[in-house]
Formats: sequence, C-alpha cells, structure tokens
Amino acid sequence: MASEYLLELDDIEAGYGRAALVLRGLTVKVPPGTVVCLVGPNGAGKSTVLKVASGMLKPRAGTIRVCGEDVTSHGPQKMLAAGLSHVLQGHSVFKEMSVEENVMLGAYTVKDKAEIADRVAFVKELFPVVAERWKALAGALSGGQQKQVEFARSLMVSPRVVLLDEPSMGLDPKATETVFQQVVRMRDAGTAVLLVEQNARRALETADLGCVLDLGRVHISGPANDLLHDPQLAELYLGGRPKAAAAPTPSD
Ligand SMILES: Nc1ncnc2c1ncn2[C@@H]1O[C@H](COP(=O)(O)OP(=O)(O)OP(=O)(O)O)[C@@H](O)[C@H]1O
Repeated sequence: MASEYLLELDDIEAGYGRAALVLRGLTVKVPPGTVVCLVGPNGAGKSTVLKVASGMLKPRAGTIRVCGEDVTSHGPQKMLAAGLSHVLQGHSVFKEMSVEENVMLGAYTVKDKAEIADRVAFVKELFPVVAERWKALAGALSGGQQKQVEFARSLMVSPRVVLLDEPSMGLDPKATETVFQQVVRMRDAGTAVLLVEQNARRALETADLGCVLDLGRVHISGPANDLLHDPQLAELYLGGRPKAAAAPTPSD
C-alpha cells in the first residue's frame, strides 16, 4: 500500500524490560524530503523513539510502517533492509581503522559492486572531508569530522530515512554548525532525516517539521519554524522566549 510518508510510528507504546512505559501512545510521521526533529526534556523518550524505529527495541503496542508497509515486527537487520539507518548517540567510528574501512562497513549488506562504487562517489561528494581523508586513520580526525564519517557510513545502504541521535553531542560550536549543515545536505540529496537533539533551538532551525516530546508522547508538532516562534514553547523547552517576542529590557 502506497503512503505519503516514508516512516510512520503510530500510537507506539514501548519500554525497557519490566519497567514502566517510556513511550505512551506516541505518533510521529516522516514525509519524503524532510528533516523531522524530536525535541523535549531529558528522559522524554527521544532516543527511545529511534531505538523503536531501528528495531533495537520492540514496541509493546502500536504500528511502524515504512512506505505504508507494516514492519512492526522487524529486528534491526530487517529495519535496515527496509530503509531505516540508525546513527547512534556518541562516537561510533573505529579509530584504528581508516575512514575508507569505516565507511565500507556500512555497505556490508550491499552485494552489487557497481552500487557500492556509486554510493562511495555519492558520500565523497556529499562530505568533502570524507573524500579528503579517505585513507587516513579515523582516530586522527576531529570529533565533527568523525561524525561525518558516521553519516557517510549510514548512507551506504541508500536508506529512506536516517535516524540521527544527538549528532552535535560533544562537539564545539563550529563543528556543531558543520554537522547541522550536513544534515540539510543529506536531506537535499534525497534522504529524509529523523533527528533527535538536545540543542532544541538549533534543531528546529534546521528541521522542516518538529515534534516536542514530553512524558513519552508528542506534546505538540508542526512546522519547525512555527514551534521555534511559539512563545510558550520557547519558555518551556527552548530556554527562553523567541527573539522577536522578547520583552524590551529597561535599557531599550
Ligand atoms: N537501556 C535502558 N534500560 C532501561 N531504561 C532506559 C534505557 N534507556 C533509556 N531508559 C530510560 O528511558 C527513559 C527515556 O530515555 P531516552 O534516552 O529515550 O530519553 P531522551 O529523551 O532521549 O533523554 P536525553 O535527552 O537525556 O537523552 C529514561 O527514563 C531512561 O532512564
């Protein structure tokens, strides 16, 4: 069945072991050609959404669809084959291996050599630093450059949606800026992104659509720009009022 969405998480309930539910009826949809970001307080369940989408954590209830096809019961390998590629929180490059070896790990399920060569050319064009440092040891790259190697690795399977968990974590402001620019480049090159970020304001500036999570549910969702300029949301979740709505200070 065709669908207007690449990924649909519908009324998901999920939790860890016997502990209480973390996601309590969460619905998130990713249309083609978009960056959708999930923001919200610590412990709201943002990373858990990505774990459910990549098959790492089975939902207790609800439905996951990729392009309209029900994939709810898929494990990680089948989710990857269905088109969902997960870039985990923190750093996951193998530092003792070259950039090339790290990127090629992402292609281990791809059998067609011509397709692999096409994808290598694609990621090298998308991430110039990956092309420039192709033979270098990954551990010799900066944190922001390593993150781009992880992005490149995730794109080797031609995913429909990349699930990005806190890509700016631990990066300095300049590297953070580059990483957010690369997220936009990934989208513009045809890969939708479901992005989880602590840096809520910067994530909403980057994304097309936003979802504010609280207590395992979507509290509010809509165009990211609207959320960014909502004074109440800014107070509650973005660390202050939006610039345009800020009250004048006594010195103004
Ligand atoms: N592997 C796990 N085992 C047990 N509980 C977990 C596990 N991972 C996360 N949790 C719990 O699930 C809840 C949601 O965690 P999650 O990491 O999804 O939140 P988050 O919104 O991404 O938070 P943060 O912004 O702090 O990363 C938290 O209460 C957390 O303690």
